[in-house]
Parts: sequence; C-alpha cells; structure tokens
Amino acid sequence: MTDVQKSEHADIGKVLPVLVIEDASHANALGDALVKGGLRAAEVTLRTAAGIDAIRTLAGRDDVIVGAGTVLTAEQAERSIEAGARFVVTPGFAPTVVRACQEAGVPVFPGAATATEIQMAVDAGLDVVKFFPAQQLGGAAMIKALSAPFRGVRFIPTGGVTTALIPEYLALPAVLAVGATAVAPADLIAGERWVEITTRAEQAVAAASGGAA
Ligand SMILES: O=C(O)C(=O)C[C@H](O)[C@H](O)COP(=O)(O)O
Repeated sequence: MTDVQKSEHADIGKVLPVLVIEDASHANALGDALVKGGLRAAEVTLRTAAGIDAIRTLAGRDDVIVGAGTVLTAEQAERSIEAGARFVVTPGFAPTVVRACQEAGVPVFPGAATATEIQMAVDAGLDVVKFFPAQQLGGAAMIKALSAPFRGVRFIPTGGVTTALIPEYLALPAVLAVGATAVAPADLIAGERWVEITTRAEQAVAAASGGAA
C-alpha cells in the first residue's frame, strides 16, 4: 500500500455521509450544511448522472474532502479522480477499479462482505475496506468476528447504519469510520432541506464522539 493511502485514512473522519445528488447545483449548499454540522468528508455516489459534476464542485472547496462512491468500473474511477475525488469507494471488490485507483495514487475502499473479499483486498495491498451492507450482514458482531484474523484491516461499515447505531460500530477498534445515507438522505437533498441536514450531521457527530445520538 502507498504512503498516500495510509496518511489519508484519517481525513475521512468518523462519519462519512453517502450522498445521492440528483441536481449538481445542490452540491455547494449541501457542502455548507454538512460542514456547518461538523462533517468535512463526503462520498458522492455515481448512482446519479449529477455525481461527477457534484464531485467537481465539492472538490473545489478547501473545507470539504470529497470522494466518489458506487464506482463500478475503472473508467468511472478515472473520471471521478479527474473531477477531484480524493478517495474512491466501491460496493464490491473489483481488481480493475482497485488498480486504477492505486495507479492514480488515490485511496480506494472496496466493498467486502466476506472473509474471502477481505483477503482479496489485503492481497491487493489494501488495509481499509467498506463493509457492505453492514447491518444486513450482521452488524458490529460480524465485524468483530471478521477482524480477529485480519488484524491490520480497518472497516467502514455502510448499509443500514442509523445514527443510533454509530456508537456501537465505532466502539470497535477495527472500525475506521461509518458510512450512511441517513445524515443527508436523497429526499432532504432534493428538497433543499439544509437545516435538517445540518441537524442530522450534528447528531451523527455527537453520536460518534460518544454523546447522545
Ligand atoms: O451505492 C453504493 O455503492 C453505496 O454507496 C451503497 C451505500 O453505501 C449504501 O446503500 C448506503 O446504505 P444506507 O445508509 O443504508 O442507505
């Protein structure tokens, strides 16, 4: 693994909002809402056509660390990185995508749901995986079990992670951060409900630091 990757792990913080943005013109107001709520990293999914433009907009800000999510192909990884993505997240493990990110020197957090997939990530030189879909796979108990043989691996559980579940996941030393759409759900973004998103961000930050969810 590269030094770049290691040194950037901490930059995503403890809570990574997973964003589904339908209209790229929402990106800046959304960035403001998240930053105001105490979050600085965000994963913009490529589930929507606006994803790349939203990444480009957020990458232009020095108060936001933006990554790309739902990256399924090497070409999407390259386009995201060209748009300014500082990290790449994938739902499963694709060697071509991992390689494209490594060649670009950009951290990649591939999805892993089984010991075999974690082992593939380790074999590719990685030490951080997205554990997806976390809650459906057995949640914190499953990560605890999987982390026993993979001592150096850190997990970003994502999928079904509510604010109330954040403390349980972050209590595990193997958990680097949690990912969730719950901080800024697509309907709140589309409805431009920035105050509510800031409140949700604040609640997530409080939950992550051991305060009330
Ligand atoms: O499209 C992707 O690759 C993803 O990023 C999947 C998301 O991480 C989860 O769907 C988030 O799950 P929820 O927080 O339960 O909504």
